[in-house]
Amino acid sequence: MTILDGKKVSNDIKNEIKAEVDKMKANDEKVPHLAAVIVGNDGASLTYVGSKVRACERVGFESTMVRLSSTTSEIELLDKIEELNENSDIDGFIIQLPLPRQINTQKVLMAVNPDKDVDGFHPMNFGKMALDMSTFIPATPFGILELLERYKVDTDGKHTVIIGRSHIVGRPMSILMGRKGFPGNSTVTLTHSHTKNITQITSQADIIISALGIPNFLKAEMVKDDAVIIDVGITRVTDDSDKGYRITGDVDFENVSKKASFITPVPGGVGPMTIAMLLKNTLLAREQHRQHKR
Ligand SMILES: NC(=O)C1=CN([C@@H]2O[C@H](COP(=O)(O)OP(=O)(O)OC[C@H]3O[C@@H](n4cnc5c(N)ncnc54)[C@H](OP(=O)(O)O)[C@@H]3O)[C@@H](O)[C@H]2O)C=CC1
Ligand SMILES: Nc1nc(=O)c2c([nH]1)NC[C@@H]1CN(c3ccc(C(=O)N[C@@H](CCC(=O)O)C(=O)O)cc3)C=[N+]21
Repeated sequence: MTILDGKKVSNDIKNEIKAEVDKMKANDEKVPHLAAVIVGNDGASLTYVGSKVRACERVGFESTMVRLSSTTSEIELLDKIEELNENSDIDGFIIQLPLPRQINTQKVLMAVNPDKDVDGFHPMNFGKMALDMSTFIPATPFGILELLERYKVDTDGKHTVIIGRSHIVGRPMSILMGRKGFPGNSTVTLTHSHTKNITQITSQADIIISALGIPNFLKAEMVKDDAVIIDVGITRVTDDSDKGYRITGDVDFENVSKKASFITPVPGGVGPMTIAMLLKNTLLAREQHRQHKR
């Protein structure tokens, strides 16, 4: 069994990005600038955005965190997005999800300039992804592809079962694993809360990508020998540590890892990869931005 070490691979990627940024600096070029908008005071969301900002510092990017109150109206958020769209210093930005109830998420995501949409959530970019056109690939799915690629996990002709159909993980993952090429060429089954006999489906999977957010959902009995297990889930459970919580994935790691050929841990698996790939998309946005200005 091999652990897919997202912590290590994400550090490698950050070092590669830092080397690019160092070159930019040596040539007196502008470095990439990422902005993150966060609405409200959700603890987990603030932690993620905090890690994104720290990761920017680590690779030499500029970063801006825009904090708006939980009572922000849709119009106020749309105004902020317009400002970020027009600010030529900003190469890319993300709107941290979920948004408060009074705000229509789809409307907000459509307001982001597709050229700055480093999350890849704008319908234009999502459509391009589905049509194999070059675009920003959502960071979590992108991170999973990168992990599979760097560990040379064979996906060709394999049966990939995805659990969860969210717009940010499950749905794009189902498209990407079925695309031509590597990592892809999989036969994909997308499952969700209406799926019947899920154990019967997961038991036939060569690759399982679990993105639902229920601790210990995926148990050893649901997995065949030598399966590849990707655990996207992140759930905070309270404990008596200093932080007062620990995070756990969707997979019963202790037992499933005994059967798996490859498996991602939580923490230290998909989470750090997500952040590294957001940086990668921001670097890409900077390069495209520079070329368009010439
Ligand atoms: N590591 C990382 O970088 C990231 C981690 N996450 C984590 O991944 C998890 C999923 O998040 P997200 O993708 O946003 O998904 P959502 O929370 O939006 O959706 C969960 C999905 O799971 C499905 N589901 C719920 N219960 C079951 C069940 N019993 N059987 C099968 N499917 C079920 C739902 O089905 P239905 O559609 O029918 O409701 C839905 O499609 C969370 O823990 C989140 O914190 C998310 C993003 C990035
Ligand atoms: N617009 C938008 N884009 C996102 O990419 C996005 C989002 N909204 N909303 C929430 C989800 C969640 N997400 C995570 C990113 C990193 C870790 C991560 O770094 N996890 C660490 C541990 C973190 C901890 O200790 O809490 C790990 O797994 O090792 C987790 C989850 C991005 N998301």
